[in-house]
Amino acid sequence: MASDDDENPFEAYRVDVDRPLGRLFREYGVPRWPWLLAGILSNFVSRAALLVPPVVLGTAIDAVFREGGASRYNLPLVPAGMLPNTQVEQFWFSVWLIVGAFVVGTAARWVWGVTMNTFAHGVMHAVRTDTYAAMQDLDMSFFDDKETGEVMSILNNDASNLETFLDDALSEVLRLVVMVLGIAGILFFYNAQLAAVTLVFVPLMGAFTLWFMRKAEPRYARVREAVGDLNTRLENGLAGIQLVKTTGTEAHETGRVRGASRELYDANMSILTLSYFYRPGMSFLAGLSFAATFLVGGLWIFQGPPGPLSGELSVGEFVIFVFMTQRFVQPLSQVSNIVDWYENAKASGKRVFGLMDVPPHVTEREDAVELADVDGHVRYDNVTFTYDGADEPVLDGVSIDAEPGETVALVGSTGAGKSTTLKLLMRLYDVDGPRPSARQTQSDDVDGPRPSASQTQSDDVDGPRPSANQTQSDAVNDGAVTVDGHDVRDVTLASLREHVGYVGQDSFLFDGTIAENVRYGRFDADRDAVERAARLAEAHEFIADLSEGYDTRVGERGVKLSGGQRQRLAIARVVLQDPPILVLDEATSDVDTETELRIQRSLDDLAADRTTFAIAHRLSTVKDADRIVVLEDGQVVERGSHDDLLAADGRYATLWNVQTGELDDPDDAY
Ligand SMILES: Nc1ncnc2c1ncn2[C@@H]1O[C@H](COP(=O)(O)OP(=O)(O)OP(=O)(O)O)[C@@H](O)[C@H]1O
Repeated sequence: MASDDDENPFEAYRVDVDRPLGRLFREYGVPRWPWLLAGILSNFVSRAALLVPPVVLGTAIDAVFREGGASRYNLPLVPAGMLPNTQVEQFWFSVWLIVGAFVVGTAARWVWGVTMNTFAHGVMHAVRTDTYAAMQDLDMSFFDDKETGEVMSILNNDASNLETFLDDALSEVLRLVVMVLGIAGILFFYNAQLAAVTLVFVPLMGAFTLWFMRKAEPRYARVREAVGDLNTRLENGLAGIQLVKTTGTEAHETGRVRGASRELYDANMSILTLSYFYRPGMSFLAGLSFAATFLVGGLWIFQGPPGPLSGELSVGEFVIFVFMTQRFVQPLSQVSNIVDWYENAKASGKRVFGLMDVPPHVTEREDAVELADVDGHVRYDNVTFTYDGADEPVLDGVSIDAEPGETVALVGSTGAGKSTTLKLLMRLYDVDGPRPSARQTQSDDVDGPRPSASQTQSDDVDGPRPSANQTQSDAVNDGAVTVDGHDVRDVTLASLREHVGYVGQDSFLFDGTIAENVRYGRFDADRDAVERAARLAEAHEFIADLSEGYDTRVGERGVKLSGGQRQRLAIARVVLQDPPILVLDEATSDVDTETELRIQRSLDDLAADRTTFAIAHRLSTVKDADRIVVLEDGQVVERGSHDDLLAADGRYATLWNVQTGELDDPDDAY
């Protein structure tokens, strides 16, 4: 089954969303109340205007078109003193009333369209924007769970369901209320007994509708889930199209989409199966109401009041009943559509607010300070970190101290935790353990002098640290990453990330021009600055060779460029950012050896006066780092300079010997 609630990280928040449509009105409708009020009033007027002609016609039949009937000219809501007395006057009065009703109705219809559309689209604009902003604040762990298709479906399909509800359903509900109440009032005004016959079916229709809503509600939720799952599947298939093609798994993927689509089909059919009873059932009841009115009213005219009924019914009143019942039947048959829109919107509202309600864990504290004038002293103090849902920590008591301007290389086998370590610096995730108060974090600065770099890392300089345990004894704080003594959880996210430049393994580019991508984040940089950055990143040459140079579009995710070209643009972007701290996560993994050497040269220049963390599998690119930290299974197993680590003949020496070809099999080292 496509919907698996246990795996859906939004589900927990979704079920807690109480009365989503009420919340939609409270939070987004109330601030736009003038539009809503004008919409409701104009809708009311335009619908009420439609009731005027049949009433006038029925009255005219009894009064104007019948000899001696002038005294019967009697209209609801119009004071008797205002009514004309002669039949000619009454005729013209009727004509003007009908024309006036059409003119007013048309004008009100126009106002209603403008105001309700402005209201509905204004609300949806705000909801979409807020949902997107909330989505951006979600923790990385949400995106790790590959919920992008689900999020897209919330932003697109669910938002447009709410729009339909506000635009169409609201108008229909108003129409229903005006018509049912207005018509019921008019019918009772003319003949309460016949009105009772006409309206006796309304409670039946109401009960039938309640039955349908109760049955349909869970099925609508299932449809919304299935739409989300199908979108996720489609999005995944498109994003991975290259893998699909190269592995020849088109049939497999089509099968998976078929499965998700089938679930949507089944979910839709489960509602339609109910609708097959509900819609015709409503039409039938509405038809019965009309037939009963016609039958009882007709008999009344022919042979006097049937059965227990009593009193008089004129032909004009009968005409009013026939016309009115028809006008009344039509909105009633729309109830099924309203219910459809309502249930859909309710399910979508839960999904939209469910997303908005997910509390991000990586948040700014209220008294977060701006990180400014950064020297670039970065410390990891006994950091432990566990990914959401994982049993074991991926980092266990990691301590690293990088002095301003130093280059620290992280090496170790794949999965050792190198990238994770650096993600904690940018707060893509937060370290395990309680968040210390701002005062606590700084306590080492306040209570006593912070151990100097030479104290903390003295053994790094002198020789490789023999064990990770010893490293941990140096830790000042428990589980914190600090920049210039500030716990990263105590500073504003924007100021932190502004001071850290990141080039990752996946050099993402937005669809746009080369210049726009280099400028991303430094939007005010001029063309000269962009070009200078590109030159430094060894990217200028290939850009100049492109047909439109810096104005060449890179395609979605930069597909029109090679991996190495994308990586160089990512480096150029960081050059332009000019941050005091650099994070290079295999920044040159996608380029050939010659380009790598050239980029390495420019990265070395870039890193010269900045604190730099570099992850590289090719150890030759990091052997000149000020210090090299070797991670294995989430723990620091060695640290020191290249020469120290070689001399220590430990893990690093083995990796180095394998890479330089001195050792064929890493297992030989043990
Ligand atoms: N988003 C994630 N959610 C859960 N586990 C993750 C996530 N990212 C990484 N891991 C796990 O954490 C461990 C460390 O991953 P990390 O990417 O930090 O290693 P690495 O040393 O950078 O590896 P590589 O050299 O291959 O890039 C791995 O076991 C990985 O499976």
